[in-house]
Amino acid sequence: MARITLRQLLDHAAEHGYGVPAFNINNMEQGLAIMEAAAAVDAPVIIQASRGARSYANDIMLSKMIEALEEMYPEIPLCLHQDHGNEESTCATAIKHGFTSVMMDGSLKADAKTAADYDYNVDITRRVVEMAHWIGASVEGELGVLGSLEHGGGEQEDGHGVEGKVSHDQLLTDPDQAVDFVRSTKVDALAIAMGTSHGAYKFSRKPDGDILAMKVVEEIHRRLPNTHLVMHGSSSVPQQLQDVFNQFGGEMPQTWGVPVEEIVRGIRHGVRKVNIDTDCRLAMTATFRKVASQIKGEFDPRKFLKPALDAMRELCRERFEQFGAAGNAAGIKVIPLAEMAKRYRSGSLDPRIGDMATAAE
Ligand SMILES: O=C(CO)COP(=O)(O)O
Ligand SMILES: O=C[C@H](O)COP(=O)(O)O
Ligand SMILES: [Zn+2]
Ligand SMILES: [Zn+2]
Repeated sequence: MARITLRQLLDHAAEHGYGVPAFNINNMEQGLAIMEAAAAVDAPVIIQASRGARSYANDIMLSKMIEALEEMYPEIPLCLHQDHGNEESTCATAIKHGFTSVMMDGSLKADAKTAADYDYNVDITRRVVEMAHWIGASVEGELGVLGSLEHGGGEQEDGHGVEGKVSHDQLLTDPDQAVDFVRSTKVDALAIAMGTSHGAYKFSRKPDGDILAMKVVEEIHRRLPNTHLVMHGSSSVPQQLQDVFNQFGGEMPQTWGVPVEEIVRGIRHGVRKVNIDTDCRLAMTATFRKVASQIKGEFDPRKFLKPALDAMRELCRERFEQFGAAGNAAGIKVIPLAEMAKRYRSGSLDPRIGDMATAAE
């Protein structure tokens, strides 16, 4: 069995200079697609479940499914992560169901719609970190608000995200504040805002530095070279998938996602976890459309789900390879939660904030 914490996995990724895609799941086919891809290229895995996924699939179903995947692929280190935890209880119940990592997204209030102030974020994140570290689980925090630098709007596409307009400043993580945030909360990973948003409609043109501020990633990495950075909203929304979706009756207006080369640039500057949901959704639903339109009499769901699984597996395999995660599973020996807890207690996993941060303050 190879249930790994986010912290151990990202420490390995940092040491070896790669990034790990974190794929969202809601059902069995998505879980199988990710694990088949990982096994094909020997990549460690982060599977994440949103609050929506947990209520869609039910916590019991989800946790048994992950146990099954673990048993089927014992050689693949598997981190189960809570995506966008909104309050303490979401994180606590996730850990109870076998999640080895949680995101406490204190950039928003518990309603997941209202931008929170800095003190609220530090306070709630620090409390979740204390609780999680007692048992060895990892915590990702978020500083800055996800949303579009093109129109200043938050993102409500998947029902999660700030409502209304927010200032340009709020949409870009402040590097000085990032140093203070990591020091004050002791998070294991830090999600930052640099112009990405969730869903398919991120950019109305191929993004340049004005609307996708990779410079912010570089600046934060310069101040916090030992902190694992997380990019949310990092689907690339491949043109080829948009084309299949539209060719078979879909109506997706032309859109642009985060180019893979920009993510790879981020990985060179401390990005270790890359969140991808939309691309997996699109790979599957474009396939559903294709089957439905090509074989009009088909009514066996497996005839839709199997090719959809295949399409998602190919997408995942590509990302494992592009981010450099491929080939790294075999080199990881999983540290049990209890041992991680001991290390937290000893202080040996405290954030290492170096001279660069102090010099810049
Ligand atoms: O950030 C994400 C989940 O937390 C997913 O982002 P995408 O919508 O770009 O796939
Ligand atoms: O928020 C990020 C993911 O895309 C999850 O979306 P969801 O809340 O619709 O499951
Ligand atoms: Zn979202
Ligand atoms: Zn996200």
